[in-house]
Amino acid sequence: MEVAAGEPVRVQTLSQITKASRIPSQYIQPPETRPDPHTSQITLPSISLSSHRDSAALRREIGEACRDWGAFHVIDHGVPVNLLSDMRNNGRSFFEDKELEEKMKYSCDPNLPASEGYGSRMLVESNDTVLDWRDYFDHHTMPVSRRNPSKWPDSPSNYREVVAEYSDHMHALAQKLLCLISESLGLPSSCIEEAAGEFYQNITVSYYPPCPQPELALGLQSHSDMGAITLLIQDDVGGLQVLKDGEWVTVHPVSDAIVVILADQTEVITNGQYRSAIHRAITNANRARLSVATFHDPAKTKTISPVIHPPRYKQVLYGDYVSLWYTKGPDGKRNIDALQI
Ligand SMILES: O=C(O)CCC(=O)C(=O)O
Ligand SMILES: [Fe+2]
Repeated sequence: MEVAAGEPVRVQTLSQITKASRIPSQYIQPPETRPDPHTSQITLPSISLSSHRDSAALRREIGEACRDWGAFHVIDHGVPVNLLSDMRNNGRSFFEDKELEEKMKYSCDPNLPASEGYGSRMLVESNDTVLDWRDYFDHHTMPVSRRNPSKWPDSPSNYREVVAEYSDHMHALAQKLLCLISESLGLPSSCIEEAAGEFYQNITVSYYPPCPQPELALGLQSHSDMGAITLLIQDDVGGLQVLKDGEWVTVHPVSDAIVVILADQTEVITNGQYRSAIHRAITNANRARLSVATFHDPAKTKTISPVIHPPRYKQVLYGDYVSLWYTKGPDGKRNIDALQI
């Protein structure tokens, strides 16, 4: 089976028609990138942000997790757990309770990178990319002037309110974490945030429908996130994998915890002291999986450079970095590795 070029395909529709059979050829990964069914499940380092903690110990744990993994869980993070479940439930309701026709009213512009709304194919100029077994809904949430709730689903009745509240909480948590990450390197608290400038925040709900051949496909191909820091929540299905010492490991989902993922601009700013995490998502034969990723990125007009000397990365205009990423595709860390001096 082939998917015709140019059609606004949604994976959820394919999943319904291909039930118990085969996936279209464009979704079949080459043997070297197919998921290994024997991958081990690990628990990421879990760090409590409780205000009762000794701050030196907290900075030490953050430093170790950033250096060893580039990704970790935070607990006692202060974000109301009901808000996390409302965000997941509302996201799921968009994908599962609305008819395709209704969902298509929110379709993103397939010709624009990172366009807001409902989509599937990540925009990469080359046509030979293997497609991800994923649909998504992207919300533009910060700066607040980018918020246009009329582009977000209007049901359940609290959908838009929940997104706005979730955005505010994730923004505050991202700021707090970047302060701790700066301090863990002996830098002034505001150092990384100042080097990144005002945050552009996008919230992407990813929906991975059941995949009849999970051993052949990926929900989301291997990549590191482009911006500064990503905060991710997921459901109990599991499927996020992180590359650790050259091996893929599956992150055991921890309910109410938030996954922190260091992204490429934090690697540049910290001059490679902390590297961005390479990650991907696998699919599941029986259950649909949902995750919500909140990206915090610099403005396109911001030039990013290392704050530690001598620099090991070339400075880069963030807008140029994004264009390159969308032209070439993610392919692990190829784009950031090209900046190394
Ligand atoms: O669904 C996941 O667990 C990963 C999502 C992700 O990495 C992304 O949206 O950039
Ligand atoms: Fe990601």
